[in-house]
Amino acid sequence: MKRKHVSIIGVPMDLGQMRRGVDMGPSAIRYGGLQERLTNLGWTVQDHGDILVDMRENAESSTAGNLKNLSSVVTASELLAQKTDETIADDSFPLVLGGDHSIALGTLAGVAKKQKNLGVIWYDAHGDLNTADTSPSGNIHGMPLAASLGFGDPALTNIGGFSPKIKPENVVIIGARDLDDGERKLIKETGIKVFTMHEIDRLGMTTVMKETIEYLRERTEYVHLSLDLDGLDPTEAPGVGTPVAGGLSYRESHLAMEMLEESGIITSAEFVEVNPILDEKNKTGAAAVALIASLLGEKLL
Ligand SMILES: NC(=[NH2+])NCCC[C@H](N)C(=O)O
Ligand SMILES: [Mn+2]
Ligand SMILES: [Mn+2]
Repeated sequence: MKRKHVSIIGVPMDLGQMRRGVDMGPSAIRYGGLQERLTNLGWTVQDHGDILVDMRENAESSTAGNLKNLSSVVTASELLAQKTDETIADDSFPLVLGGDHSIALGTLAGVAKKQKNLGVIWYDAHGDLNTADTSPSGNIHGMPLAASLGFGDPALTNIGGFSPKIKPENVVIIGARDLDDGERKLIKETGIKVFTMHEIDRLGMTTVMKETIEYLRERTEYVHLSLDLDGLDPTEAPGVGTPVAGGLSYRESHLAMEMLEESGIITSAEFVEVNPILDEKNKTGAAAVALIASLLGEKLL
């Protein structure tokens, strides 16, 4: 990593989906010993606390069309965008803790404001490439990658006051195994690079990460990692709201983080969808902490 300072930003967001409890994700990750772990790696860590997110009771009236809790998600995203932008201006590494994956709207708005031609690694069982027109659920956590690419409702695509945040050729999705019809169509139309579980099984994680790193290095200067814990197999990360069988193992995920660290390409990151209510003794929160540590330089030996 290029930076020595890391800024932790919590986003207790649960309005992008319907399962309660994912708003406690940032706490679960903090309780898992994140700050100490990073301090031991030589980082100076500043915890900026949590972004203000509206209470669900207030937010529920704000649904527009097929976009649940739209105005409250937008408000929190704007706050997060501003905070992330400030972190980058301070030359600190933004580490955003979710919260559901709708928070990527704000993170990417903040990161892409100065970092033009941003690359993104989307580590996830899902594509999160729906728009209001294609979403089977109306849940905004299934839409942030599409919105960041400029597809969907202007209320989502224009967060931070500009669109798009990223280009399709700068995106790599890793771990996909549950894609909706509209998402498949968008992937085919835009040519986004996707390593589904099929390619990962065939090639192995080492090759997948090598190709991902080479691909992004050729195209971009900055790379954001957006890691949804449901990219991991539910047996190893049970505390997520939309689990999908047949996922990435704990070790494969560590290997991915270790290779990213070695490459030095990652310049910001977020870890999302940890839901302590659905978890088993903070197993998923602890996995998030361990993966963050690997991404930021922790070694086995
Ligand atoms: N970030 C997530 N866990 N997204 C799950 C999305 C599930 C489904 N594709 C939807 O649009 O509702
Ligand atoms: Mn997911
Ligand atoms: Mn996701």
